[in-house]
Amino acid sequence: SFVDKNKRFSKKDPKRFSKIEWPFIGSIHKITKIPYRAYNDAVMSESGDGKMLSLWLGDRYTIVVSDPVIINNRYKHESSRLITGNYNNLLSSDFHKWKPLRAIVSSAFTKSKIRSMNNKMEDHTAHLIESMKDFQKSKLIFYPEKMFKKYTMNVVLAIIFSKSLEDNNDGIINQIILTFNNMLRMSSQSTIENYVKIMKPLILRKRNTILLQLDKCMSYIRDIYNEHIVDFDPENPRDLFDILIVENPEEVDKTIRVALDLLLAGSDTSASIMIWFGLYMINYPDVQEKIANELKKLNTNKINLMHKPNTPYTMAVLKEVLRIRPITPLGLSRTCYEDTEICGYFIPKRTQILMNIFSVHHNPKYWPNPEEFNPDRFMTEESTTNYHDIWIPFGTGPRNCVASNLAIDEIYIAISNIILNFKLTSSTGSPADDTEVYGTTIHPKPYGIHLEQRNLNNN
Ligand code: HEM
Repeated sequence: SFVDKNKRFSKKDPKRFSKIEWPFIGSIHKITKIPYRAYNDAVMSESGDGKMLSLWLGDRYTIVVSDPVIINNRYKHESSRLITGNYNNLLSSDFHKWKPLRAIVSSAFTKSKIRSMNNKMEDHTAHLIESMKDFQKSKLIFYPEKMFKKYTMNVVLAIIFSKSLEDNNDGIINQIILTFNNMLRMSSQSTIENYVKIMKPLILRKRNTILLQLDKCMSYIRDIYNEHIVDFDPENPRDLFDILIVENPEEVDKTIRVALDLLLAGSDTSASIMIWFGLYMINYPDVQEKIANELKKLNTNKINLMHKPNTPYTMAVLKEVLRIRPITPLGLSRTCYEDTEICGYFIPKRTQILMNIFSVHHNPKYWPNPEEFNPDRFMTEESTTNYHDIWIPFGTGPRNCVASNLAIDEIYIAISNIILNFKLTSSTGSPADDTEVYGTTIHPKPYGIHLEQRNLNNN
């Protein structure tokens, strides 16, 4: 025991908490009533590196990580460096740049501030329902992708800088969508050039095209920035851009890149969940009718976010869609900035860490019959308290999705109004294929919906 506990695992073992580990007890005798302070003192001492400590708690070899840099960094590759102007953004910046930015953006996404943005969401939902009603008159097959993407893009544009796709006179928004698609393709986890060094020149080949497209998007957002500072009132921010300008007045480039981050991360993701929702509605008509009945009881012809607490089944269905098809199944890759050991596994520095959200959501230990679409699993009393660690569609920890509340709200308000107004059935008469197509996010194969307007007179 003495020999085992005092040998080194590698040259890069973390600093030891004690000079000598005793047989059987290790360093337990040195642990005070406030162990975290003892660890902190040791790691911050002159011989410590401020990051990690090792010790034996009895027979358990233990690593204490004290530096969030180790776990909160994103994995970097050449494509993301090019796209983000040397990681000068929120999505991929390093801890020290990321932390203050994240604080600003998180404060902008707090529930109270989002509440003031609810009107924008409700307006765009009303617009979506009207467009679907117009479309329904044509009796054509409804392919949801285009309208749902337009809706989520409009919500994000409104919330970030009070714009909408209707302002799209010069096609710049289409340019942004095209650039985003190219950026996502270029930085995807399955792009070989990002991982095989000798393939790096292939990135340089695509570099000029993408930088040119990116330049156009940046200059569009810079124009909006310039418009914003002319008539902006720091006491009454109109949108997220105003909040960023107040908090970050010196850093124009960074503000513009954060706006780009939010556009990139915020439109396709929510739209994909709405598309999956539509698919499960046509495949599970009983579930759809149960939602419709719950919504009818509200006695309204327009659902808003105040209705959310009274529609637990609708929320359970949304959670089940996010469980069974988490649209970013491997999250956004993180990286380990130091050699480390977690759960007994040695993890070398610079390892890319992929969080397999899909696998967590399909683990039969936590989710009986995980392949079965069953919203009732979120209707039990324990489901409201027990699912924090195992239901992680928005990632986990401090670097999780900054806009999860906003995303849930915008999806809820759209899907509940859709089911209140329409009965959705499969355009082919058979269930739609629910196997997923993987990019950075997962989508279903295109499927058609037959839209039938529901009778709201009995409301
Ligand atoms: C259903 C919709 C959405 C899902 C499932 C989703 C999921 C995720 C996931 C899994 C991550 C990585 C988290 C991690 O590393 O632990 C992430 C990060 C992020 N998401 Fe979302 N997201 C959604 C909607 C949105 C929206 C609407 C926005 C903005 C308007 C947004 C902005 C971001 C940003 C900026 C990050 C990076 C956060 C950081 O690095 O600090 N997301 N999202």
